Amino acid sequence: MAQVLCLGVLFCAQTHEPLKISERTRQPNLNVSTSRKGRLNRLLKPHKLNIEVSPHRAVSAVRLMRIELGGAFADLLNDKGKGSGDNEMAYVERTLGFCTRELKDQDLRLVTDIVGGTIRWRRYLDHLIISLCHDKNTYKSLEPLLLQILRIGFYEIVKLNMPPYAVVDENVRLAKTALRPGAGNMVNGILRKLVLLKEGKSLPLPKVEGDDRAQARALATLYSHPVWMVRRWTKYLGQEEAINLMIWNNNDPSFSLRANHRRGVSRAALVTRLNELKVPHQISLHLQEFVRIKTGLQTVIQAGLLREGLCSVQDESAGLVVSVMDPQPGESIVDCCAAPGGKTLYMASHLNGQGMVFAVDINKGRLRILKETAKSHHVDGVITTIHADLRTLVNNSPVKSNKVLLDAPCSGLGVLSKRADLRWNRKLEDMEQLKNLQDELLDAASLLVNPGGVLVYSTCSIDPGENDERVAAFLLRHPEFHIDPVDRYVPADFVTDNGFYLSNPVKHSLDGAFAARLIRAL
Ligand SMILES: C[S@@+](CC[C@H](N)C(=O)[O-])C[C@H]1O[C@@H](n2cnc3c(N)ncnc32)[C@H](O)[C@@H]1O
Repeated sequence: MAQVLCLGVLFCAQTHEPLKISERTRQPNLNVSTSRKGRLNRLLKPHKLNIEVSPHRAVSAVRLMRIELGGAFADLLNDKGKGSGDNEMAYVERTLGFCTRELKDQDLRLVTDIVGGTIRWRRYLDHLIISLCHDKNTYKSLEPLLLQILRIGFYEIVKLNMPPYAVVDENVRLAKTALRPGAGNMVNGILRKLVLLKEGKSLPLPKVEGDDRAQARALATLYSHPVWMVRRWTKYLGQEEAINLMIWNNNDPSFSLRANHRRGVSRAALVTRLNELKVPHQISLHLQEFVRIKTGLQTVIQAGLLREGLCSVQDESAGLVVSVMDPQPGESIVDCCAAPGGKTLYMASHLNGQGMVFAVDINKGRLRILKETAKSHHVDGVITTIHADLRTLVNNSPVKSNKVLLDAPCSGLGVLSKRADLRWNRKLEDMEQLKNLQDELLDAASLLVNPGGVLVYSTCSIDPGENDERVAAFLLRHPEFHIDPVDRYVPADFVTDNGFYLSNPVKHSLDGAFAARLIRAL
């Protein structure tokens, strides 16, 4: 322990109401109480207010454009549940040239559904849009906002089964107001064609037939995933399992909350709070601090439970990786790729104030988030952050630990239901680069393990190339390590034939995650 404590010194550780409108499109009443700077600025500046355009569609269209152009994440929520931006409506005004009325809670839920769903179903929706345009060139020449409006309309009609003619009218109005009358006419024509085809049960969808490639292309469209993922999963899992996985990825994600007992919050207390907030929940079958919720995350966020550190959003699949680590009071643990800190914080809570988790990460910003969260979780006394590239850090380090976690950067193929946009951002080429990085990080992490000590390698991927194959390649390079089967640490249902931990989204209704326990010979 003393040796590991040196690590921090050696490597410069950083110790530890809706607006009142007098007349349509005129300036809103300024007697609106608001604490948010963005909203206040908007009120003080002259602006155009349009109350005919539905706010959730305007916000969804703008958010979708920002996500596609790289300016926002599909899954980030602030404590008002209003997305990653400080003021959603300010983006709308800047992008569209007008704002709408403020979003109500039900609008916010619609924005979340529409943005997440439209992103997930993008390939499927675009296939229908292309089929209903005159030709592919018309589709290719669609301006970004018009394309997003069409995608929203298609998604609302085909996947949300919303009343079709209301959807047509609303999206036509948005296109006319935000773009020009001609754009509205185009949206009208295409959406009406779609409504007729849907009513006649004759949507132009591909058939799964022909050779492997053709079948993969058809499945990729029908279940809206990149072709390379379909081919990879068909190879590893078979077609039926691959389809089930894609269905899982396209469903609304569920979340788990971990009660923070370091803040004196037991799971029973968290359950009482969720009952008060009327958030439906289920007790975790596998981990005693965890509770699952399918809906109501925004309510939890708005109630301040996360901000106050009373609980965290953490998937049980990640909690089970910590079970594989089996952290005990008094231990010194090195967490090699720690930020933003989900596992560090959970491990730290197991230490009961005795011991230390050295949290290493190359990303300073994410490490800062870890430090701040550690404070609100009351575990900052047992966490030391180290901003470093693990690969160079270990070159200078003669120190070792008995427990080292490498939660490696990975494709995230196990968490696609939560990360709606990730499937479109990941490329096949990334897999090779990630595997090389994982090998380098495994080699580096192994240098920190004491004889007899344990190295846990984990990912949030279900891809054998990033999991079993990385461990097998590591063991060939490092015969001084051997596998310690994880059956003593996680339920038998999660243990693979090789003795590794694997959560399977379809089988366990959790994110996909992997962990291997490797012991260094004495
Ligand atoms: C999967 S995330 C870790 C998630 C974290 N363990 C948790 O539970 O919240 C991988 C992390 O590895 C970090 N990383 C990538 N390359 C690294 C390197 N060479 N050295 C240290 N950290 C690195 C990234 O910055 C990222 O935060």
